[in-house]
Amino acid sequence: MAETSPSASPATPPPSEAAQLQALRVSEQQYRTLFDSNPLPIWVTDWHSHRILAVNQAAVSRYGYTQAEFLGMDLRQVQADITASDAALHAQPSRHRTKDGREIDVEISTDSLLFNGQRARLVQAHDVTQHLRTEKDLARLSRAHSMVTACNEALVRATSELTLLHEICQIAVDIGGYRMAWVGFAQDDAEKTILIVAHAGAIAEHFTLWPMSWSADSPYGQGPAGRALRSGEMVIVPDIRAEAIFQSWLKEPWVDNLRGVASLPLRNSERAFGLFYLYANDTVDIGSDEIPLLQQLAGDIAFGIDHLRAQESKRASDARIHHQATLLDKAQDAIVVRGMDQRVLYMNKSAEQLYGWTAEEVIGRSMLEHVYRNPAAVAQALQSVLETGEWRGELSIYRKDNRQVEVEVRWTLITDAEQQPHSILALSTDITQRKAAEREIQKLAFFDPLTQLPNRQLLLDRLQHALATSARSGQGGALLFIDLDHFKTLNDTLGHDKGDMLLQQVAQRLSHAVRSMDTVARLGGDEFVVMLEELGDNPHSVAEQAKRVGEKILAALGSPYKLDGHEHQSTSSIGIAPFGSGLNTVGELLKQADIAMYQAKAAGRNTVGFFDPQLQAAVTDKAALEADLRLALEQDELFLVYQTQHDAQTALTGVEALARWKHPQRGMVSPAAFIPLAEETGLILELGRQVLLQACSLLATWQDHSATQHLTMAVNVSVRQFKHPGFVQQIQETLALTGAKPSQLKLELTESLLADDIELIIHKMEALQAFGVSFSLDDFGTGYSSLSYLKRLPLDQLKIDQSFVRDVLTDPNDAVIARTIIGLGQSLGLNVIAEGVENDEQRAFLAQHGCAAYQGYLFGRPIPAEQLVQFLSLPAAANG
Ligand SMILES: Nc1nc2c(ncn2[C@@H]2O[C@H](COP(=O)(O)O[C@H]3[C@@H](O)[C@H](n4cnc5c(=O)[nH]c(N)nc54)O[C@@H]3COP(=O)(O)O)[C@@H](O)[C@H]2O)c(=O)[nH]1
Repeated sequence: MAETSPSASPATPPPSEAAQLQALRVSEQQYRTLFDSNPLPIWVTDWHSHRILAVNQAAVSRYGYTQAEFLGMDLRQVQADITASDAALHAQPSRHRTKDGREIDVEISTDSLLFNGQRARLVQAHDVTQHLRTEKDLARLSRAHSMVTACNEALVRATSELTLLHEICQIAVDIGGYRMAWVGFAQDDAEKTILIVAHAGAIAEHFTLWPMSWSADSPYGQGPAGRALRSGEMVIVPDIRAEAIFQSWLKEPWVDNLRGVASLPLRNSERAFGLFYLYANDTVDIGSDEIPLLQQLAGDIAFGIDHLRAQESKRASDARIHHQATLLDKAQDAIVVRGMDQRVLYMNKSAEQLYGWTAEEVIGRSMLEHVYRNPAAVAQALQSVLETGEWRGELSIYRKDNRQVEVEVRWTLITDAEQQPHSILALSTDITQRKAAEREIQKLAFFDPLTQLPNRQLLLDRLQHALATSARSGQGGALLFIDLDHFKTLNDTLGHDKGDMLLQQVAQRLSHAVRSMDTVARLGGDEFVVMLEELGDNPHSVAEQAKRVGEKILAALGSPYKLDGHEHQSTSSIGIAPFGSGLNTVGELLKQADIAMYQAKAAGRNTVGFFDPQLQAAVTDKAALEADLRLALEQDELFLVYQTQHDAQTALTGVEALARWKHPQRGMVSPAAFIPLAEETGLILELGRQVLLQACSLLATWQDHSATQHLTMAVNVSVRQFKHPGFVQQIQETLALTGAKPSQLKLELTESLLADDIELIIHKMEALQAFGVSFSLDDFGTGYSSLSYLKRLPLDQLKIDQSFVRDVLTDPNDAVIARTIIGLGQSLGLNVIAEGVENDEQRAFLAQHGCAAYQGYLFGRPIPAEQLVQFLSLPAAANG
């Protein structure tokens, strides 16, 4: 078979032909044996056609063809790629296909030889499949290692999730040698889609448009991606061409040269939330040693994502906290966050201002014992926070400088993710000013500004409460109504300043005279009330104790006062209304005490009087009379009577108009009853208006008659009426309306009018005087008229009160007073008229002392307008 043969020795005789043939046969046999026993497949092929001329046993057993089959083939037929060129036959390395289709990698060595005389090739195939595979595996493993390392480096450097994922995909392609890589996340939408967020490598763009799902029910969820996400396990598809699920996809024009797939789930503690998906060109034959690497990589990527997300969330939360902290610092409320051990965790700027401590000073420490000094209240508040999650209230806190501040507080319990108490958020608002304002308002609303005693409102509240308590406990009490005697006189004579001083001292003495549990209140003016509680359950003993306190008060208020250097003596009258029966209302009780006080006054002042039910009846009657008077004024039930006035020669000079009220049931009601009532209730304004109108109407009728046109009409004007701001205008309008002559109208004012605001009174009188109206000072001598005032008043007449006239003949005092008034009138240039002159003796006495005008029963009683008309001999119509 071999072209070369051993050379013959010249010394040895040439062998015989048979021997030579035999030797050749043996040699050929030996070569054949050598050829067949060679463990490497060997072929002898025709130099040109590659037809197989000889084949050894190793080729037969390795390639699966029989020797006979081989001898009918040419060597190109064992090429894996039968279309390859002839040159490829001897390429290094090369790939052969066995009869059963297996491909093997071979290294070819060739040699030329003469075979049966023709030029041939000796082709020897060295199977390197395993060697190459090992090499490839090692290379892939090395690439996988490099990829994992590079990925880990990227993970360490990473600051952004998306950048990291892109980088990892790129590493998988560039270093890992994969054709394409992507990272996608499982969406929790209805379709359970997989969203590709990063990718690298060829055709990735197309891939992102391919629908994918991790739903077991979706046709798009059946691939390696969906399966890996659902199972949480890595899915390897060695060759996608062998998988039915890929068949339609493989038809896409952009899917080229893809073979193996590795779908690596990215897991966190809860679930597989994403995928790292790798495509290889060739079949991915992931070795058992590579799987842990890829799994580790997937784990690292998942961890990296988690970590970055946590960082991002922390960054966001830090930013939020920073933002919130900035906002909190801007908040006006003081905000402090305390841990459950009460150590301060956070404090905003307002809190620093409120507490006087800086955050630095208190963070990590407990402020409670410094700030709140009422441990019981704090413990209660904390208990409430723990039980209900919140506590609101008002507390006093102490600042670092020990200054006390009142705050409105809201504590809220903050719980952690496990709903366990974590901290307490304390919001505090400084309400010191508001509280002070509230106290001031409270004081103004419930306390008398002059004496600082409770006012009427507060007294009524307390009395209401006391009555309710007394009704429950059976313990009686008493209300003491205290009125200073002649306080008005002090006010008028020494002035309001001194009056105020007296009231303040009275308030102090009253407060000292009673127990701290009792209430001392000022109702207004010189009226005070003391409310005594818990005096016992026996009405007699209650009354006795109340009387004792009343007498103590009388004594306390009776000792001299020092009023700015001026010594003043004052007494008081006290009315006592006991309570405890549970029947009285607050209003009734106060009225009873008031009545009792009036009783005490009536009894001569400086005394204590108990409430008398008869007096209450009088009060009730008074209220009924007031209602009737109101009605009477509405229904014009009031009318005028006229009493004549005369000069020294008894000639008629005018009349005084006097109001009369004929009540349908009561009959004639005395002016002495209804005039003071009208004054007290304000009804005098309407009454005065009606009187003035009637009187002026009559007066107007006199102008046309010579017998009457000189006569004056005297009209009584009450204090309240005169003081009314519209009084001057009312007079002017009435005169204008009726047509009466101002010069014939004489307004009778009472002395009490002059008690205060004298300047205004003078001003008003002057205004009316300028208008032509004249004035008479009524009831002169009964009140207090300062001479200096009298001189300034634009008066025309003084009227001696009938009380002096009545006993002028029998009472020397009255006689002196009458004479003095007459003398005073003369010295002031004023006309003096005496009223209540009932007999000639009185008139004579008065005349003797210079009185030149009279009014009284001696001349005539007050008569209705009709009679006056007759008396004046006027036509009947002239009756006003
Ligand atoms: N503001 C107003 N006051 C009025 C008005 N009408 C009356 N009054 C005042 O009521 C008081 C009581 O008045 P009256 O009962 O009318 O008594 C007057 C006379 O009737 C009475 N008088 C007159 N002469 C005698 C007499 O000789 N003896 C005697 N016992 N009484 C007599 O004197 C009263 C006169 O009052 P006056 O001159 O005004 O002082 C009384 O104060 C009236 O002022 C009214 O419309 N408005």
